[in-house]
Amino acid sequence: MAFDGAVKTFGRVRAVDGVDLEIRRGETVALLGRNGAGKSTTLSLLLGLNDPDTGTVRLFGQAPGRAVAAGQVGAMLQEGRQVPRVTVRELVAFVAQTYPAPMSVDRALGLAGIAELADRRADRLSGGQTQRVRFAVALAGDPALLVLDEPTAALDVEARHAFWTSMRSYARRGHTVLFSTHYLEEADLHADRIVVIDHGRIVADGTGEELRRAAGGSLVSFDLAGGGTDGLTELPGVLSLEVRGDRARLRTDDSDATVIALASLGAVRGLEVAPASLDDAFLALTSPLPAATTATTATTAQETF
Ligand SMILES: Nc1ncnc2c1ncn2[C@@H]1O[C@H](COP(=O)(O)OP(=O)(O)OP(=O)(O)O)[C@@H](O)[C@H]1O
Repeated sequence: MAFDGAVKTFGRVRAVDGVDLEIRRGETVALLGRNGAGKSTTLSLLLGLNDPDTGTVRLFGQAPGRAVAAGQVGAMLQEGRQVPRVTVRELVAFVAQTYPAPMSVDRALGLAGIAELADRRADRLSGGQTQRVRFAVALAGDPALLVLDEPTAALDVEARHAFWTSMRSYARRGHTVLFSTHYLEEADLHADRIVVIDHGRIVADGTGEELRRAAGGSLVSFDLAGGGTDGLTELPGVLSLEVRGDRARLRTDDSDATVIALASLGAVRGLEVAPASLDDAFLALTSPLPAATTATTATTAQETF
């Protein structure tokens, strides 16, 4: 499937702002971004629920609506209207029979881990149970492409684990999976490829390892101990500076040179050097959050001076 210069605006908001993206058959791709980054809108373009203002979106070589109508796609979106009075089994069976080659209802229920809910009314379930029913509905048609919008949002730890196990076994059978998430670890653990979206634009595309590398080597942090931050960004290797309370964090692509320069300034109190994590990569790639909510990263100190 391919996005070519796709733009989607809502009034003055450019929710999708010129996206070029190609996903090959059999890939499992995570669309990673903060709240409001444009993930759901991107997925809605892919599913033909919205048309791009400009640019094109093709799914299996055709307009998205046609691929969906042909039963090539199963989707689990953030919200769906509850269908009153039907049981879970009836709901999944109903969806399955709209596809040309569905899987058995029992298999869909089993994969979604809700066999025991089969005879319960679909509109009288908890949030997490409802989410798993949506997963069964997405799987029911045995689609070539599974599109999952924040699939684990309401799931507890156990259900989350079961969900990923099912998803991966589905992906291993050659299916293509595209899921959106704001959980970095989920993207890193469960996707072959991570596409980072920010303000409607793709700002990175690669494996977790590639993103870590692209974000730049290491983090050097130390106590300012009342000293200022003047000149820190000019030190050798330094890519960026972040100050939290009395602690400065320098992102650097040459930690040795940065540490030597800091030592010559006498700025060594509580000095730590740690490799950039995927969190750091993500934070470096996307726009900063307001100071009060800046995400913190637990870095493990490799060297402490
Ligand atoms: N129907 C709509 N009408 C107006 N604005 C919209 C609409 N849908 C999305 N937006 C706006 O477009 C931007 C992208 O929204 P989108 O839902 O695609 O983000 P997201 O990455 O999925 O966010 P989240 O993680 O919070 O679900 C946001 O600023 C959002 O407010």
